[in-house]
Amino acid sequence: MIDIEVLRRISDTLVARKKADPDASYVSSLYAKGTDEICKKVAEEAAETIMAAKDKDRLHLVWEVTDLWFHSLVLLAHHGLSVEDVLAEFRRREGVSGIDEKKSRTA
Ligand SMILES: N=c1c2ncn([C@@H]3O[C@H](COP(=O)(O)OP(=O)(O)OP(=O)(O)O)[C@@H](O)[C@H]3O)c2ncn1[C@@H]1O[C@H](COP(=O)(O)O)[C@@H](O)[C@H]1O
Repeated sequence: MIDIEVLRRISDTLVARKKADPDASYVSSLYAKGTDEICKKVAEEAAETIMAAKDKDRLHLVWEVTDLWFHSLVLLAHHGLSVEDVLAEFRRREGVSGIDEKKSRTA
């Protein structure tokens, strides 16, 4: 069984950091910088993920994907969303083949 509780705990922390001091909290400092800067971090982490994959460095790939997920969660929280919203979307898509879904777009 995959432990997704850790994602829920981080989500709670991200909400709590909305009231934190940006000098004492990395997350709060990102909120203070705003959407453009948070998006820049997401893009950086996506690029670093690609580089780790191309280097075939498995441990580094896990670090970078963790950074990417983390900064994506910060972006969601900054917009009043959370991992729960993403999990709900996964549930909605569950069992729908990507190939069938793509075909249905043009039908
Ligand atoms: N999971 C994380 C997490 N993952 C990565 N990071 C930080 O993300 C930052 C950016 O990573 P980079 O690799 O880009 O580091 P960098 O090159 O030094 O950054 P730049 O100078 O380029 O901006 C680093 O400072 C990491 O420490 C995280 N910071 C916080 N968390 C979680 O968020 C919680 C709240 O954090 P604070 O708000 O800082 O208390 C923590 O308790 C953790 O659970």
